[in-house]
Amino acid sequence: AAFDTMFQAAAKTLSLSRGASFSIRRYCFKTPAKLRVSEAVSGAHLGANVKVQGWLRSVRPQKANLFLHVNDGSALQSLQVVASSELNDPLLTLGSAVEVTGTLRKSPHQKQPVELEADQIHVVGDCNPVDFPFKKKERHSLEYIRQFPHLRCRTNAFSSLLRIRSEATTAVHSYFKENGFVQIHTPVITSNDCEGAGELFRVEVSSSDIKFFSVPAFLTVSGQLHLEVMSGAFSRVYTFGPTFRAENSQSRRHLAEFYMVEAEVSFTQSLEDLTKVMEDMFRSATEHVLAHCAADVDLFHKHVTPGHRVSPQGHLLFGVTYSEAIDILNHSSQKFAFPTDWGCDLQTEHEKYLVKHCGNVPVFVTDYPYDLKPFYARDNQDHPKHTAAAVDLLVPGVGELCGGSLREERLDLLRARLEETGLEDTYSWYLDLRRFGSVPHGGFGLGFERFLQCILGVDNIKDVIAFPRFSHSCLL
Ligand SMILES: NC(=O)C[C@H](N)C(=O)O
Repeated sequence: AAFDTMFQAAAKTLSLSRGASFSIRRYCFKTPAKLRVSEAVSGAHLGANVKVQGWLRSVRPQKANLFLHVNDGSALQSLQVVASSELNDPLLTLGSAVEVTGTLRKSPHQKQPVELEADQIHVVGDCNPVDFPFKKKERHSLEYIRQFPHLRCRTNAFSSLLRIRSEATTAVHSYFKENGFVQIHTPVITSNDCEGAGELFRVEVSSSDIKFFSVPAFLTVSGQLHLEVMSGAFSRVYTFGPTFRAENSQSRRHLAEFYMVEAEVSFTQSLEDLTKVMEDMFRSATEHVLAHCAADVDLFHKHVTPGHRVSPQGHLLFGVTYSEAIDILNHSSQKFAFPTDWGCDLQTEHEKYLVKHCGNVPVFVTDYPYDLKPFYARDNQDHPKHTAAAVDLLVPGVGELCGGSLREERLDLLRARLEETGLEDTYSWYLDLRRFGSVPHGGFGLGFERFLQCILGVDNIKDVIAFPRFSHSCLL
């Protein structure tokens, strides 16, 4: 209290004399340092008097002692708390929020070398164990915890997944930063539909008679066209944000709202310039995640039966042209539900077969029929099989992970194609890009959730996103 009075007085004087605001920091002797669980378990604070806050992952009374595990999401590990049974409280149950003060000590247990010897345990928020959907010592399946989108982050498996996802986000940004890309925030609301990229959600004001934008507006299905604008000034750009497709599908691979990583590169010489970026990014992000999240990845794999996990090491990415792919399909003994004639779009069953055929590794399929691709895809001008410089990256277990193309940079060819489809007026601004300093360029989009599915071997896309949105489901 005496110190306090002194500080108050000093602060007052200083702020008056300097005319500046002054904040007082109270120094109290013996105030325990507040630590995150990750710091506490690191071993760097042995002997320190600390305070840790979190949620109980286990409660185990044993003879004269009480053992608790506190987790605050900062790490996979929980901090073991050892207390005398006098500190036990009926409100200390699985899931309750607590604040524990005590001293960090070396623990005799190899598995958790640090434990907190508690002086005080305060229940911040109790948790009724009867209603709480997760039970002691039970390993709940991903399907089970999916029913509780507001609570599943409290489980080991899903909190690991979300930490991995967060690190994978960092990995993607790091890759682009290290390779000289500028990040662009492409708009979420847009008037373009990126021609055939997917079914659109329309944006309207809820009092329906107001036409807010005067033109039809949609949630973005792809930031590609906006990135193309920017690649004409920055050469290498990317965007990484929410993307929306109104696919009426409940499949394991589709979401109505997903995150897409899109990049656009100027001054390309061939499709290989693009596949190189796709491959580099894929490898670098995968390596980064496996290096930084090893413990979380291991834990997560106790909960999924890794089907087709992709490891970045020693993998050759296979490359086949669309025409070669069609040959492979036509020579297979497997019966497909969809046709495999040249000119047909590749369906999931075809993609899966191709990946298997190439030895269960990621496969690039290039040079698709020109007529299958949107107006912006670059014409290979090859005859008689007319193809476009477009590419898909197919991966084990997931199928299409990434799609891209060289863009038609030649004004006359692009204009002719837009005229054919009656889109010349809509895309007059896009034609301008070819009139004012046009350069060969190309880009791609990678589905971030599919990337996570692929590197973690997760079967259902709903298990790699915090709040999945899909047809007939928009919980929370
Ligand atoms: N940026 C891209 O190339 C992605 C492409 N527009 C797609 O939606 O698949």
